[in-house]
Amino acid sequence: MESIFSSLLASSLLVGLPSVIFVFVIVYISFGMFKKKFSHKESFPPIVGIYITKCLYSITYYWEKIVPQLKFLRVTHDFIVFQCLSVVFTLKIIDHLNDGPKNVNELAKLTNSSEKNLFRVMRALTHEGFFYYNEETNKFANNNVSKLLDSTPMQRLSDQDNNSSRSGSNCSSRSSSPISLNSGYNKNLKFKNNYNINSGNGVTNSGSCGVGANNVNNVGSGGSVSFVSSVASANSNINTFSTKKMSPISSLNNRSNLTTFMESKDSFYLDGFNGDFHDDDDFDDVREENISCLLSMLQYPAFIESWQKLRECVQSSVPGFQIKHGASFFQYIDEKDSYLKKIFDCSMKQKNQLLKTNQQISTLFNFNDYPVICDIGGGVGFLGFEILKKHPKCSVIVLELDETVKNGVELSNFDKTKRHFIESERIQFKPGDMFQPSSIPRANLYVLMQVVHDWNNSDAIRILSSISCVMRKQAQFSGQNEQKPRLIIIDAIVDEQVGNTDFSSKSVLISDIIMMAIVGGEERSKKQWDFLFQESNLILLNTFKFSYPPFLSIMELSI
Ligand SMILES: C[S@@+](CC[C@H](N)C(=O)[O-])C[C@H]1O[C@@H](n2cnc3c(N)ncnc32)[C@H](O)[C@@H]1O
Repeated sequence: MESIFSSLLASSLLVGLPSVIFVFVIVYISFGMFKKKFSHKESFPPIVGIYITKCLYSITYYWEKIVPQLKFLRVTHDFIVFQCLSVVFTLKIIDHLNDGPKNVNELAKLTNSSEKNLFRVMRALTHEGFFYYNEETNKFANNNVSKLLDSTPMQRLSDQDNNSSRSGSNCSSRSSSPISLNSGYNKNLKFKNNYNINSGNGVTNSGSCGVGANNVNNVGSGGSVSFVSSVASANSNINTFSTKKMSPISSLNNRSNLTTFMESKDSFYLDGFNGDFHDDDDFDDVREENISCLLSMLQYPAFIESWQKLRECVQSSVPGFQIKHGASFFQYIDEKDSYLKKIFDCSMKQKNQLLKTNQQISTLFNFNDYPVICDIGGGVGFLGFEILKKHPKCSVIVLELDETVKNGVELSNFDKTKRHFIESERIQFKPGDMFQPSSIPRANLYVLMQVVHDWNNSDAIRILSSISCVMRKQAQFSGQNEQKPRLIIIDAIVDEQVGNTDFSSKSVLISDIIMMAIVGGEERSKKQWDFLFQESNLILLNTFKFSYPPFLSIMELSI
């Protein structure tokens, strides 16, 4: 016994002692190095903090080398964080919080904002480390980072400038201060349509099939809409980005009607935009992680311009895109900008490839039990084709807007397997409006992949109710042994904890801001999903969580 004990002691000393000495020497040397480096400064920076930051930076750097698309995601992420930051700065949130912690209700009153949208911006920034949030008091407070944005010095400059203008000094040639901190919301903003400003929860629904009877034009926007011809003008700025025509695109020149728009807009293409519109038999041979369409979409003029309206969006609850362009995003791209629509459709495909959604969906959910699957808002059939490849007994109907149906068919023609699926009618692209039960075809399984997050509560309930209504009708007429139709929703479930610093939560909150600014939708928590299901007469049966990204889930529903 004694000998065991002494040999254990000896071996732990042999291994443990040198490790402790090694760590001590490293810390000692580093301490010396940093001391030397920063000894000329008054305050000595906290070594451990610097070390940790450096380590994290190196991990990020090498991780992004292994998974290069993460670099792009980070840049996009930062772009949106920056937009949020400029909103809270313009609304002087930091100055208001200097008087003490406040809940979102107080902040919304002080800044004439929508409580819900302001909360979403503050939540995203809190996750990014810009504010504190106290879960018990539900109050936001400044932290060391947000305090850096205290606008007092700017205010002084502004006051000085105004005074000198009034007193007729040399600077009076400027009619107003260059630093505008005006947070006043233009109440005269008029919308030519009947957009439903209420993005809150106040929707009750009978669940009858009449719910979605409105025309799609009324969804998000409607009536006469005058479109801003900004795309054309802003395109000229973008031309400077353009370097050369990519071969896959120029090789399209003898192809159908894709050619015309490609030719007229090819100056827009960035180097590397060789994603979807490919001339080879199999257009999927492009690197799976290609994100050129995503980048093109995010820097597309109509898209970028919407971010300039983020403050108005936070104050009015109307999406920035709608404020800028007078039409909802989907209406605009379907009716007014077929090029943006193509980029969007391609981006959706690239987004799914990036997140490897297909592989996970087919392992998490058994499609074999459902002979006819209807993918509602299924884009260019990305998920549909994948289901067909893995499940030979299934057939798929993709219900989509007119333009996407055209894109889906046209793009599928470039790929042998996909062409075969279309010719053998195992997949059909059906134009239709998911808000109208009459558009929704009969199927055993309905799929809504990243569709519901595009819509505010009232529209989301209309979509879900119209599907649940069709499911109900189908169940009435089906035989006793026949399985009841099901619905699966593939979307994010947001963690309700505001102060969470988990990286994956951050990206879903950034996506939430994109939804708010562009389409007027939102990423939802479990509670918010439950509310939608209840209002649409749907019962949640199962939830399957993705391993990556962990915020995505498949929610299986029945009537
Ligand atoms: C965010 S995309 C999702 C595409 C695909 N499900 C995916 O995850 O890649 C939303 C889709 O809904 C479609 N959509 C929008 N309004 C629609 C409507 N009223 N009826 C049918 N589809 C619609 C859009 O064309 C778009 O392709």
